[in-house]
Amino acid sequence: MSHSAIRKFEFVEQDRTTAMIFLTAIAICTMGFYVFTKKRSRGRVDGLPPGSLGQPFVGETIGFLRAFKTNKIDEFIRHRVMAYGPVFKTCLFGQPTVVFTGPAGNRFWLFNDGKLFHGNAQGPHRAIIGPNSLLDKNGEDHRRIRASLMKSFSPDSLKKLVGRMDSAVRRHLDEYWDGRDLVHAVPLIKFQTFAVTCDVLFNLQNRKEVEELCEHFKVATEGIYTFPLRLPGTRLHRALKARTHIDRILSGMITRRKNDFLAGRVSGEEDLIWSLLSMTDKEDKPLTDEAVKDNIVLLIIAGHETTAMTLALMCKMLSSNPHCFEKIAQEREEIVSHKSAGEQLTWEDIQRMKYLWSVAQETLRIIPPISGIFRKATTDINYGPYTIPKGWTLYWSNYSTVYHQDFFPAPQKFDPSRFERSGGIIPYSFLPFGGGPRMCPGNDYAKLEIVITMHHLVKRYRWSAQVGGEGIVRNPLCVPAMGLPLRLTPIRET
Ligand code: HEM
Repeated sequence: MSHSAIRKFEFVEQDRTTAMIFLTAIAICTMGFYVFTKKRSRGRVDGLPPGSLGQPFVGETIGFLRAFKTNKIDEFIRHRVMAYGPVFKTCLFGQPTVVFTGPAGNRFWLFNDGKLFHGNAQGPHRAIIGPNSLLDKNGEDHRRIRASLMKSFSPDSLKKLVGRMDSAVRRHLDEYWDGRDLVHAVPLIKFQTFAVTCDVLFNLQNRKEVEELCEHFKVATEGIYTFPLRLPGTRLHRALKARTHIDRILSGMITRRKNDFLAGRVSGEEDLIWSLLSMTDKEDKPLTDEAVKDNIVLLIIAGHETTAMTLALMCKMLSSNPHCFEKIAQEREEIVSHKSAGEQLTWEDIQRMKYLWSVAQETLRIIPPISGIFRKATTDINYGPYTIPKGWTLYWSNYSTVYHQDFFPAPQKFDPSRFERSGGIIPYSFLPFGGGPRMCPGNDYAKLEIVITMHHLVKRYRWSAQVGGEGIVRNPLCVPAMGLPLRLTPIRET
């Protein structure tokens, strides 16, 4: 899947009634699919990848969810890879599923996405993000919207954003971090990536509007990660209400932009809202306002939490690896030694932040924000000696490869230097942003935000984690279980 596929797992925090309904639904679905699978696989059993479809009623869903919630997906996959090999079958959420791991599986996935299998948007995320977003499109429709969006993420566009992002990050730190001894890094960084995205990508700076929007997005996002029950009082119900508030605010923004344009007040190439408003569909008609809103919602949801979690986990890693902190500080000194006090960062400065980016990459390896992606086979698929039947679910697992000794020696060790050695990374073994036609379009933007934020954090503070060995939970992205309380010591520059 996209960011969304993992989101359906988050039923566990629902109340007991919801959980019971969910389990019953899984049981019915699984029974149906079990019968279907048995029927389909009769006479072709040998052609299926090895593996177990698990229990008749639940498949292997419970074990998968347990592993997911406790951030042990790696173990869940590794045990099966050891037993069956890098490509194996299982049954998840009532669907017979084939799991792909390892560089060869990754390569196959990237080259065949959109050809042999495609995105399979469904469930709460479809209701909340909306049916018109990039996530819900396949083939030509997907390609068109994506090509337009990519203009805003091209190197030329990103170069223009550096100064603006630099200022937005500094403002946020001045306002929310400076003067405090103790911070909970997770909520602060989440709000930062939200506000910076609104400012830099959508030109939205009105603080009241941003805070209101952030609150509605929080509720909406919680609904994506839950069981698809729309009854009053459920998370999904609250999330859909939040989405109507989001729509009201976005409609206001869109109307203002159109009026500005008619009055000749903007060039028409200002930000992502403009890219979306000037996009056309395959009949050459402009996107509807509904489609513009769905895509803005997708970009904000897909972009801000993934980046925030990477930053928060980097803070955690740096507090337990002070030598890495020191190396970043040295690299920073070198970069700022050519600049006057307070001067904005430039695109060239970003390219010099090599060690800082290695630390970010190692963090993305140790804890990939997106642990796996679901798709649906659109045809019978031949993979080596196996045939995967049309209609089966495919799951690409990111974790098992990045924790495999053969591809990443001493995989449990936090060692950014592995990204500095030339030839240190085996092709197709490290894909935190996915690949192929659905590769994350925001990857370079995320890099920009990560290195700029960390550059300023390292300049201003030293920090130490207040909870020794704070665990990581998936919620559904990986997050320090207690919000990462950090003790800050400001750095006085001489
Ligand atoms: C550390 C940060 C991030 C990580 C690790 C990440 C990871 C990913 C991955 C693995 C995918 C592929 C999903 C698939 O194949 O279905 C993806 C898709 C996507 N990401 Fe990101 N992402 C990050 C940041 C961002 C940012 C900053 C934005 C936008 C501002 C963004 C927007 C999107 C969108 C729109 C898609 C869907 C693309 C499509 O379906 O064509 N992401 N991301």
